[in-house]
Amino acid sequence: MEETCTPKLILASTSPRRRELLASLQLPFEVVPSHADESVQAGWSPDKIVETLALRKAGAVARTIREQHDNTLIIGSDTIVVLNDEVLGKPVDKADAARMITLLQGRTHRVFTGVACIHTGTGEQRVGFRETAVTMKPLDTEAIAAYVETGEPADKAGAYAIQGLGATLIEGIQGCYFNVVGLPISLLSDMLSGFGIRVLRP
Ligand SMILES: Cc1cn([C@H]2C[C@H](O)[C@@H](COP(=O)(O)OP(=O)(O)OP(=O)(O)O)O2)c(=O)[nH]c1=O
Repeated sequence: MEETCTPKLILASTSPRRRELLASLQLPFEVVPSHADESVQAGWSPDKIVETLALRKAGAVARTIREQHDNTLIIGSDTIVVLNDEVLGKPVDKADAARMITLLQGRTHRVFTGVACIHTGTGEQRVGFRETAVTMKPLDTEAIAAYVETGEPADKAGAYAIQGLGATLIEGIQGCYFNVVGLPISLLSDMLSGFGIRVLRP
């Protein structure tokens, strides 16, 4: 019987953006924050980094709830910004945020988000990533300082939020917008359908 039931969904995340994006699929879900180790090895490619961390985040929650929930799908995700070969995570402080925006201004960088789904009952896991190219306008130091002072960069990879005031810094993007915000919902909906969860039902 268990196999035929639609799995319950858990988002393994502390990110309010991810919660909002998952809610846009109009499926019921719960949120369980994941406290996974986010260290990576030197030399890993951006896609390897985001896929590995997405799996770790989902895996950490799967281990804690497996005994209570045997038909549950855990979703984990990780986003990084990559300029040439430099990986930019979240800034540690305002000076670091200003350093990141100074690097990104006037250039095109890539945003990678990995998504992982783990089924607690079968142990089946799927993982994938999307990549979006983002071009930032040229910015002077005053504009950068003013943006950093808004506080918006604090918890964002690359120190900007395309969904917020950071939109004013962006010239254009190529690829999935939702990938930049932290959860590529088109990729996720394809992954969910592999587990029998259909977003659009006939
Ligand atoms: C580039 C960019 C990133 N971000 C966010 C998405 C992610 O929340 C964050 C990258 O950090 P992550 O480590 O991917 O995620 P997180 O720590 O916020 O949440 P989780 O608990 O799921 O690990 O940057 C934006 O909100 N807007 C943007 O434009």
